[in-house]
Amino acid sequence: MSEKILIALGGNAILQPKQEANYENQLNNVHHSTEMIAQIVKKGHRVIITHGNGPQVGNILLQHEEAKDVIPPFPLDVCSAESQGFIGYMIDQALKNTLQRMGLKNQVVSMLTQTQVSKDDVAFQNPTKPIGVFYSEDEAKQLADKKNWVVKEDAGRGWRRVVASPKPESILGSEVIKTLTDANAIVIASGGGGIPVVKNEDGTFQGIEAVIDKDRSGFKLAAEVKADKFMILTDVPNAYINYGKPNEKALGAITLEEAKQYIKEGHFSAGSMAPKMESAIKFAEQGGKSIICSLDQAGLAIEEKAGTIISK
Ligand SMILES: Nc1ncnc2c1ncn2[C@@H]1O[C@H](COP(=O)(O)OP(=O)(O)O)[C@@H](O)[C@H]1O
Ligand SMILES: NC(=O)OP(=O)(O)O
Repeated sequence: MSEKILIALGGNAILQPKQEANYENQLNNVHHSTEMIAQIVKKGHRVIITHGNGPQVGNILLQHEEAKDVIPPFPLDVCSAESQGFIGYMIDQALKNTLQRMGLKNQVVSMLTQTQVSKDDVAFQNPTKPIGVFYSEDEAKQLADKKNWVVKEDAGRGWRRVVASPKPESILGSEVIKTLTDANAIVIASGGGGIPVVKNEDGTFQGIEAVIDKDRSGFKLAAEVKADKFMILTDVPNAYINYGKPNEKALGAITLEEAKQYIKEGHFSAGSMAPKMESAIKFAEQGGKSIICSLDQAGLAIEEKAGTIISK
């Protein structure tokens, strides 16, 4: 049966923490990701792709800041647009090439997407979204003093700069994304959670400096395009309870109630697995099926033979 599937590609699918952030590495990783996505397209499903941008938007911001004596730096929402542009370009090109090699004729289009947030979101008072490269604790604290950054430890992987991450309220242009997907095009949209914008009282929009969580926006987009499945592809095969402990256990097919109970018990780290589980739960609450799995098991997980699967 052909289904409409929103695929959220994790940051690791584009750049792994220990890799140099050059263009070739990112393009190679994206090529591998598109091979996995093409397996799903080949099964006849309609696909919408969203992606992370944490490392990339942080690096772009740093490039702007480092060049400030020569060229005035751009605000963070514009850096987000830049990251969406270049990652969308890589995925679009890699996927077109992969589909062509496989003899598949789907059109691929990458849409620069804005996501509406509230300027009153409490997230603006408490930055939590890690961006850019990893530092040692000492380095990060020195940079925080020198450059007025907020830095935090990121899920046991090192220290990073953090920025505000407001909740997405709606994905601008999601009707067009739905129309294109329903016409069997593969749409890359809402990358990096979408460019954060706020709506003014007169109805106009303007950018705001933040980075939205792509899994939270992924849920919004999945709901707005009426997807059947919301698939979060990351670098672990499942969500786990007691993660990293001797009694760790991979979660397979679970109910909404079980998922909510595990969240309550604090099994998932903020800023990594917690937003994935929360977004997966919200989608399942609306009657859809959510899947969290590794990139390499995407083909199996779509047949419900791998990954963590949450449904009503
Ligand atoms: N309970 C958990 N189960 C699985 N992974 C977890 C859990 N808690 C934290 N994690 C971490 O979440 C990471 C995936 O989240 P993240 O790095 O944000 O992914 P991505 O960039 O692919 O979206 C895993 O590499 C793992 O270290
Ligand atoms: N915007 C966002 O959530 O990016 P990452 O998934 O790369 O952190």
